Amino acid sequence: MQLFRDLEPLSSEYRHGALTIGNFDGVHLGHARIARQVRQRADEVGGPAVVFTFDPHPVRLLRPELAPPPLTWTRRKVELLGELGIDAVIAYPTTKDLLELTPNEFFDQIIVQKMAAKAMVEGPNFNFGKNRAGDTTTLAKLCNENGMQLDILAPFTREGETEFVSSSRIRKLIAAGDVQAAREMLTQPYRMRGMVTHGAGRGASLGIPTANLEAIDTLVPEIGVYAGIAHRGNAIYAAAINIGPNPTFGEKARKIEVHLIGFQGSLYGEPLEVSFLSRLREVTTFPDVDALRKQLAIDIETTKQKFQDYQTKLSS
Ligand SMILES: Cc1cc2nc3c(=O)[nH]c(=O)nc-3n(C[C@H](O)[C@H](O)[C@H](O)COP(=O)(O)O)c2cc1C
Ligand SMILES: Nc1ncnc2c1ncn2[C@@H]1O[C@H](COP(=O)(O)OP(=O)(O)O)[C@@H](O)[C@H]1O
Repeated sequence: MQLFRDLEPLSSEYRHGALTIGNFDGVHLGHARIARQVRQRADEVGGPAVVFTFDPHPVRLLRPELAPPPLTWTRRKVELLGELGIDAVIAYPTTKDLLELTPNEFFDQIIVQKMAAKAMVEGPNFNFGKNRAGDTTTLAKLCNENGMQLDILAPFTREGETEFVSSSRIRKLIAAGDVQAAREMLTQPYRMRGMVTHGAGRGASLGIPTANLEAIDTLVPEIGVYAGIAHRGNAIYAAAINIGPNPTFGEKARKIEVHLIGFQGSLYGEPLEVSFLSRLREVTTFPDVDALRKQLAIDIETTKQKFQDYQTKLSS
């Protein structure tokens, strides 16, 4: 899997392939279906399977006040799309000039000249070019004129549901703490990353050290206690996560704390990634430290169980 940040020029290995353009935030089940179709069309035309995405999302440039926090950072998106069979992601720097291109100009300059795409795959709500003026009808006409194949896939809806799977729907679930429902719509559990910083130094004396995460660049789930997975390089640990204040100690600031079950050592200054499996409970004010410690022991046991269930499900 390759990540490109420009097209100047795109090596021929990544031209003449099947292409999809989109944000792919979160990489959910709808995105997975598009990616699989791109893979199939790429094989048919004997070229690469390529995703073109704007980085940052155009809304961040045009209407920053409306831009929701993203679900995935670019490298993570690349990993997830790679697992779906995509060969290259172009995370193209969004500029005002680029957003000024009309649909015809965008199609001609980027899709035809730079990428030489032979096939395209999109969802029904695809828009492109200045003011999002181009839609799937415009795209169909342009693909047809250029001898390119085009698939417009129906929006992906899960069995028994009417509302289709979307990044904004998943964002709402995570913001409300329902990481489990979000997980069921994503290709992998929701993941965040941060840098481990110093906290109040109480964790170790409680017998439960917690890595405090800062510099989070994606959406943070609702305040609460969660079961999840910590990813430290290639190693993974079941992780009990606290998002919120420490009311038992009168601390009001929201912190993101991760206890890596079975880990010993220092994590200070390191990057750490955390995936969310399920929400366990609300953050509570305990009458004393002993009561908190007892609850933490229960949280850790529940977390181990959720982690094991997840591993079992993965391997079945
Ligand atoms: C899984 C988990 C659940 C927690 N739940 C609570 C809670 O409900 N109430 C609370 O006051 N603190 C809770 N804590 C936070 C502890 O108070 C905190 O880890 C401790 O004060 C250490 O803070 P420090 O890292 O700044 O030293 C929880 C911590 C973890 C890891
Ligand atoms: N199993 C573990 N989970 C999380 N952090 C751990 C673990 N074992 C050791 N540590 C280290 O201990 C630190 C947390 O200890 P703690 O007493 O809670 O201090 P602080 O308040 O500075 O976070 C972490 O940042 C990490 O470097």
